[in-house]
Amino acid sequence: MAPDLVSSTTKAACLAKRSRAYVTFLAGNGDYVKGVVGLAKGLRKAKSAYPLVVAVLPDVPEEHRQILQSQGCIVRAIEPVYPPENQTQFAMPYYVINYSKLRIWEFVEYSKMIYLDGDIQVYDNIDHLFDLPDGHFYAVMDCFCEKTWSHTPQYKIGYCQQCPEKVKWPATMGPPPSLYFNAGMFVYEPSLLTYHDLLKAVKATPPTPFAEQDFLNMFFRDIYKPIPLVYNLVLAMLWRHPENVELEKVKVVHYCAAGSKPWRYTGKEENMEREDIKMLVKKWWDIYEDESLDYKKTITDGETAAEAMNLQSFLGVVHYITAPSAA
Ligand SMILES: O=c1ccn([C@@H]2O[C@H](COP(=O)(O)OP(=O)(O)O)[C@@H](O)[C@H]2O)c(=O)[nH]1
Ligand SMILES: OC[C@H]1O[C@H](O[C@@H]2[C@@H](O)[C@H](O)[C@@H](O)[C@H](O)[C@@H]2O)[C@H](O)[C@@H](O)[C@H]1O
Ligand SMILES: [Mn+2]
Repeated sequence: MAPDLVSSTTKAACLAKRSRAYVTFLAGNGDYVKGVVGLAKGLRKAKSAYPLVVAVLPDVPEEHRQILQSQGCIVRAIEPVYPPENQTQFAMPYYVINYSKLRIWEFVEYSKMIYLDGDIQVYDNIDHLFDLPDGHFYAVMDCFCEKTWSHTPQYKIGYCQQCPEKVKWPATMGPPPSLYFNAGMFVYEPSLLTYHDLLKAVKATPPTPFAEQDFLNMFFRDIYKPIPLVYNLVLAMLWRHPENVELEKVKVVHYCAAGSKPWRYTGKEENMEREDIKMLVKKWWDIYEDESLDYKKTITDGETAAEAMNLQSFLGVVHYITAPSAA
């Protein structure tokens, strides 16, 4: 019987350390995997203390999963979640797959997680968000001014929660809409109870243009707490509400505006020729191409290769361990 190389205190420490993680979502065999690799390297550059879990749908090829594991990600397979059949027109046809994000509530080996879209980059350490009080859903408020919102009453009257005094919500239209968050980034607590309530509710909720984002806003409306936009700069804010943005203080950038995905950037779409957009796209590429940010499993001081292998396999994350130098 091989000696138990990992002491119970190490195991306890690992279990305790594993209670928090970042999580993102990957679907398809296309180029979003580049977004997730960029995110993994960005979190490393920001010296985050927690791992990045990637929830992958069945259509993510093995090769992409290997790439993510070689970048230190914890790859978790999930099954799709489909909304009820409906004739709804999603703001983007592919939004239908985004309901699968709901599977991350099942990751109860973690007590607190920060969800980040694959088209997000973290430029400063945001680990302190894990210390926000439990029992709430934290996310950044969205903006209603882009054409993607033209189906809504607020767009039609020019109302936006980012500047509620500019065009006031008319009392004749009832109470103003509840505060609405962008679902590209949020702080939440995985829970099987919440997970089952979410899946039950999604089956009974007709889909709407912003798919799971609308659904999550409805589901968490009573416990939603806005956090500052430095934690999720929706790029449209730069031209819709520049007065609300201090770009030098922004910690997290969300490349969600049409044409802004850095790995597909051509500069041709509206607003994409802006100097700040070009700077942010370059900033993303500088991290993506920085080989010093690639994941390297090194043997920590005093740890033997066997211990490291055993510890890694215990953590359920097998990395390619560089052999200790002969010297
Ligand atoms: O083909 C796709 C489309 C979306 N996504 C994932 O779903 C998230 C939400 O989609 P997207 O960011 O494109 O929506 P947006 O924020 O631009 O509205 C992405 O960030 C990815 O994590 C994916 O993996 N593959
Ligand atoms: O499936 C619905 C998506 O809805 C959101 O994207 C939208 C939203 O932010 C709009 O306000 C913007 O106008 C638009 O550009 C942007 O794509 C989330 O970022 C994404 O994660 C996902 O939930
Ligand atoms: Mn996004």
